[in-house]
Amino acid sequence: MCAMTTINELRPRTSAITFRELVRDLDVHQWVNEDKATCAVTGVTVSSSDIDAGWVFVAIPGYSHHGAEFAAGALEAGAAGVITDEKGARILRDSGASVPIAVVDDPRQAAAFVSARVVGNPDQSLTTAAVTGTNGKTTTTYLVSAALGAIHDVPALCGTVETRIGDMTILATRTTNEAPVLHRFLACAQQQGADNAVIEVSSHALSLNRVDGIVFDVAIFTNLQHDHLDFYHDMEHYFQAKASLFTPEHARRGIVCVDDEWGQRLAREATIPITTVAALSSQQADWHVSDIHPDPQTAQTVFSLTDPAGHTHQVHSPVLGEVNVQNCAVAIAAATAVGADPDQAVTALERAPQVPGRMEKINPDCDDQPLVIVDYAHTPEALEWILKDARELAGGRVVLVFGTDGDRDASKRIPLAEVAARHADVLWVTDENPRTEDAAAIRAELMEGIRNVRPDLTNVTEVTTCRRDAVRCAIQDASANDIVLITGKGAEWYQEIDHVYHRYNDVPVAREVLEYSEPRKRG
Ligand SMILES: CC(=O)N[C@H]1[C@@H](OP(=O)(O)OP(=O)(O)OC[C@H]2O[C@@H](n3ccc(=O)[nH]c3=O)[C@H](O)[C@@H]2O)O[C@H](CO)[C@@H](O)[C@@H]1O[C@H](C)C(=O)N[C@@H](C)C(=O)N[C@H](CCC(=O)O)C(=O)O
Ligand SMILES: Nc1ncnc2c1ncn2[C@@H]1O[C@H](COP(=O)(O)OP(=O)(O)OP(=O)(O)O)[C@@H](O)[C@H]1O
Repeated sequence: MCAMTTINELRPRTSAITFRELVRDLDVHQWVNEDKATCAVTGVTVSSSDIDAGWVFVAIPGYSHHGAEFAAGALEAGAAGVITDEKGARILRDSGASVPIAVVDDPRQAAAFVSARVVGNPDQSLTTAAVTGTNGKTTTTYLVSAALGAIHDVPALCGTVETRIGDMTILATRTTNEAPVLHRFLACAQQQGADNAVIEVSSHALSLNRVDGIVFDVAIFTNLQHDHLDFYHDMEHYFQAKASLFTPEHARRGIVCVDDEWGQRLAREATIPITTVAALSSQQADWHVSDIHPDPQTAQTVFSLTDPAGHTHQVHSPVLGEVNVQNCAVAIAAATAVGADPDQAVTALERAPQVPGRMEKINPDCDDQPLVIVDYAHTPEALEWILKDARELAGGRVVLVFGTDGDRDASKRIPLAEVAARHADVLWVTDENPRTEDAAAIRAELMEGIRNVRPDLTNVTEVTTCRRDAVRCAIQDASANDIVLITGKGAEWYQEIDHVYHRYNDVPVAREVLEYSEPRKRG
């Protein structure tokens, strides 16, 4: 298992079932080659490039292609049968396929249910949690996993950064994988002895049936903000996608943060039992947070959390920053909802390992260097939150290394730069993933935003060489009581330039610069 590079490569042990048994509960309204439906099946996929002999290929009508166009490749690789819709069946019939073909109305949905069945519905023997929301999904996934340590020994999780089963980790490429891949992950988790699985669930996953066939023990909602409107067109459709997780088909109970109006609405409209959490607002809720403050001694955010029984717990957040109070509070409530004692959930959460690239302190115990933090903030709102948090903790200046992505929402560039100029003392402007855009032109837009707030560009440097240089200059220029924030890339392991993924990660770069920097006095 250790040599695996993607989650697609996970292969749980399965017992063969017949194709007919596999599709037993589907509404199959037409068959092709039904006499072959007794063939043995050991897996399911929706992708011709991720298939083993003996698996069933589900040919999905996609946004750009029909999966049936790729069936020839799947059959060549040994596909035992195909599930598709009428259009797919026509394409396959024309190609003279001789395997059994079951025709259904909605192959995406069918894919999820047969994927669960072929691996024996592993979700039923694990404690499962799903985390959704615009911001905080990844962080909360790690925090729920940690809080479940109060009742479980072996965790599994799956999200934007990585897939983990016990000590095994695989870098992720997506937030929520296709249904067959997710069910294989759950089966491997079960077979490797995991007690629970926490899964990050994107709105796309909900809309495209990727988590169908799993009834999560608990579903968690963090917040809803403007995002993904290219896919949903308006906030109402985006909200409805998220809300679909909070129905009996997908979850037994929900934990909903009611800090924003969408959470309040979700708590009212959900069709499963809901426990509410108010973290950064004074909304009425079952769990509520008070007295949030930074502890400069430990560079931690500390807060009080009152549970539904009225007991108040002191929590030292393992992830710095006010927004993470929201993430911690819902995580503790979620662990409690599936059986943990609240005190033990708090203790377990406080021991959470560092969440990769989320307010990650590179040198937490260092007195003679600036504290260096890597964070994934890449929106103006997220950047403003973390700059304010840094301000509360910094004995000296707040130093920021930042850039912004190419080929992505360019309308945020000026506001992002304005926030940076307003809330940081020293700015180092660099590149993120320019992709196919001209990196200098992206920086020029950021400089324009900075100039709107700081026309004289005091303490602003545009680094025209590379991101590594920006990180080096920022750390070497800072005093021991400054805080250096490096934002935008978080745990990303690459820098994408003109279709080429160059291996790059802010964390080891910052660590190396610190290692070779002279100790310095507090300024
Ligand atoms: C917009 C969107 O989500 N698209 C998804 C959609 O693609 P599609 O309908 O266009 O598929 P298609 O390319 O037309 O192909 C149709 C079928 O042929 C199959 N195929 C295709 C090519 C081939 O060689 N062989 C083959 O079998 C495909 O696997 C697919 O089943 O259905 C495919 C199969 O179900 C998904 O893989 C694909 O996700 C793509 C990869 C994607 O990048 N999605 C992003 C937007 C996404 O889901 N992101 C969220 C995170 C969002 C966030 O930031 O929060 C995520 O969960 O990762
Ligand atoms: N609860 C929250 N509310 C607002 N912002 C948050 C919250 N939690 C984290 N953030 C900010 O958003 C950034 C991304 O956090 P995280 O990766 O946990 O969220 P996500 O929902 O997984 O994001 P993405 O979908 O972009 O991967 C963090 O680095 C932080 O700056």
